[in-house]
Amino acid sequence: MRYGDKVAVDGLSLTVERNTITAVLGPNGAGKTTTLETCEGYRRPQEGTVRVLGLDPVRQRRDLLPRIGVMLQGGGAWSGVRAMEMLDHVARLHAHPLDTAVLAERLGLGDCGRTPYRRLSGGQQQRLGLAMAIVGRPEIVFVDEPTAGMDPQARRTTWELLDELRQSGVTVVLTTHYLEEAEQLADQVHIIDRGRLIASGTPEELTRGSSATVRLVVDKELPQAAEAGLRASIDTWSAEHGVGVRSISFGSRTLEDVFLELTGRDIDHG
Ligand SMILES: Nc1ncnc2c1ncn2[C@@H]1O[C@H](COP(=O)(O)OP(=O)(O)OP(=O)(O)O)[C@@H](O)[C@H]1O
Repeated sequence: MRYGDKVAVDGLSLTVERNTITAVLGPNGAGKTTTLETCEGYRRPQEGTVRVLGLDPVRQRRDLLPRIGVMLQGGGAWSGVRAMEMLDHVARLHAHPLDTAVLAERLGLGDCGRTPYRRLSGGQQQRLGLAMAIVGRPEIVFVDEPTAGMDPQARRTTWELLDELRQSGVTVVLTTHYLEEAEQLADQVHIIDRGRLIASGTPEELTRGSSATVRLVVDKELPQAAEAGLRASIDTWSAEHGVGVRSISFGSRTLEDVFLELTGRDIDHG
């Protein structure tokens, strides 16, 4: 996918299994939104092929649209419309929508149903966007940065909801630049950077390495002398067992470490 001379998505090839959550992970500008918009039929790729549920998202858009749900990054609601009006409107466009009152309550939108869209907080707008994406009982839902701007509580609720969707047979494709989100939620993670796919796998596969990390948690702050003693004990133990200790680290290998290793950059400071 190119915008003028700018290559936004470059030879990206990936497949999504049904009934799974797939995370497309990458820093700002990596090409995540462009990838989703291509799957949703909003953009026609200059090269390559895209199939969603076996259909061409541009040429067979009419057949595809009723079967997919889309949560756009920009919200997708009119600024003056009340939250529940918007959700009810979208529900009426579908043949067998979910109960909007139940869905709104589940997403914590019960108290702001009469609030105009532009007056909703960022997190509420996100949750309304998610409700609009799933109200039509889609087979596959594309969600762009579903928890951007949400507080931790709302983020957790959204993760639970996405997990429930998967359990009920919905396929979820989400973009995120939150490593924790991909790690917690996704069955498959595709890491993209500068429009290219740089790694794919389950969170476990991606964080598994040739080295092991031993994490030691102690119940009080260590005085400096104790730390030196601990290091000396580890040296003795490692010499006895023929194990080379590369570093002593306080934490497990995360997707953040993987991203750093692959790109040499921090995901939040791309
Ligand atoms: N309409 C457009 N015109 C020109 N360039 C664009 C357009 N949309 C995106 N781009 C560029 O294409 C690249 C990929 O953008 P894209 O929005 O797909 O990335 P992203 O990974 O979704 O980023 P973010 O996390 O910030 O949403 C970026 O360099 C961006 O500046």
